Amino acid sequence: MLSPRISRNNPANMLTKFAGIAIFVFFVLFILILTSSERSVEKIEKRPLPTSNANANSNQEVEEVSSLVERIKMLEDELTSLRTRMDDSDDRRDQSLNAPLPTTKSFPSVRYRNEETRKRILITGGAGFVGSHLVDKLILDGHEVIALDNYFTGRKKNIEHWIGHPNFEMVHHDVVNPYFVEVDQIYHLASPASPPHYMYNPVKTIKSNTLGTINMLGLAKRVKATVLLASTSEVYGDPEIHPQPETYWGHVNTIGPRSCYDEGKRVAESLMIAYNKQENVQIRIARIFNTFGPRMHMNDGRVVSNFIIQAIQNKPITIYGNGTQTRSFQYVSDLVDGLIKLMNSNYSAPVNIGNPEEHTIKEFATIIKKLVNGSTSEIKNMESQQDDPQQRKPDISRAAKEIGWKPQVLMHDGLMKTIEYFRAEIETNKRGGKPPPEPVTHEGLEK
Ligand SMILES: O=c1ccn([C@@H]2O[C@H](COP(=O)(O)OP(=O)(O)O[C@H]3OC[C@@H](O)[C@H](O)[C@H]3O)[C@@H](O)[C@H]2O)c(=O)[nH]1
Repeated sequence: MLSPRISRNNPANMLTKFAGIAIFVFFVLFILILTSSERSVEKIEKRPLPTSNANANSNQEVEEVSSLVERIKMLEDELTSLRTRMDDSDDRRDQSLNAPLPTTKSFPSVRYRNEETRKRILITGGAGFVGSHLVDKLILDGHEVIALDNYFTGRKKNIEHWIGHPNFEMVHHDVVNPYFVEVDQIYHLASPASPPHYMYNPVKTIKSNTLGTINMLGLAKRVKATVLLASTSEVYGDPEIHPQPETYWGHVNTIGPRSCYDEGKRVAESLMIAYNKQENVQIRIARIFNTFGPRMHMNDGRVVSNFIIQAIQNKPITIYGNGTQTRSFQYVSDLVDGLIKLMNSNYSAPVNIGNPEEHTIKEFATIIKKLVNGSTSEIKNMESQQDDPQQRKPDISRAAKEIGWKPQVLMHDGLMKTIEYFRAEIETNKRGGKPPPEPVTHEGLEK
């Protein structure tokens, strides 16, 4: 289905609009003729019958009547010309509807698959950072993809290169409401993932992860699809075990500012297990660790985009707290490979997908500053964030054993590609006369 904006620009629709305007003008003119002829008849009827005394005025009256008749004639001519124009426009519209669609857009060549190996795949959050990379990979691999997004954090820009491709459909839809479609697989990614974004509307975050997951599981049950949940390392909360294996139950503050996301995802996992047990729905659970790469939003607010944007613009690099907290960052293409491998495995228990290369945030700030060649940014400590996990690193032995996956891209190489992406984005912004991007902080988004 095309996006509403694109269908509004369709030449057929513009012609329909023109025909509508013409009909309206036609109607107004018709009323005008009616009223003016009625008025003239009334005028004539109300006048006293000409007497011998009135002979002097009779010539004038005859003139008036004939001028009115002339006006009516003129209006009739205009009406005929309008009718002809409307007929022409109808013809042109019919022609344009029958004409072949313009073929100016070219697409990357995609693998050919026959009916047996080609799958129909639904991706919720398909216009988002991770979702759009998954769309690319699956279409290139010859599958049919339907992407759903409510555009809260997703952007049409991320998937516009596929719009019009016969194997792709973009649907504006919020997973909080049910959605029905015949598919073989569902990647359920829809949810804001950056802390300032998911904290912005905590109720909505909970709804997306609970109602959204119920809706996708209901759909999977009905059409017998396999459903993969994009869960998160945040289910481990502020972990007391390091690195974190899937067997760790986690340490989450149920009433803290992160709970809308952490608990939302934990309930989503519970729902997956329940539908699997009770309804025999085929499920996959990916616990995704910190991920970065091109197409992260400039206002994403997570550490990678914030630090890179700050370093490129020589603005202070903002560390929340003392920077001793750790994270392990994976490049987006590794994550996408992991998700596809997991989906196509037979493994239904949770699997960590992340890169175990661990750094303190302080180290990470220095790395970014060095990679953004020539950056003169100072490194600045800010107030720490409540419940910020102090250490995080995935144990990925299960992923290696069960789905044969491990990350391939070095953090350094991924960062170089991401820096290049943000440089280009900032440049485009500048050319478009937009103000320089301000990395989003928790407080910033609240305001
Ligand atoms: O400008 C910043 C942004 C972030 N940080 C710090 O950098 C660390 C990482 O923060 P991010 O916001 O990138 O992401 P978090 O690790 O807190 O949460 C993420 O976890 C895994 C995923 O599921 C989600 O993408 C997200 O919730 C935190 O300690 C944070 O306080 C800064 O020091 N400065």
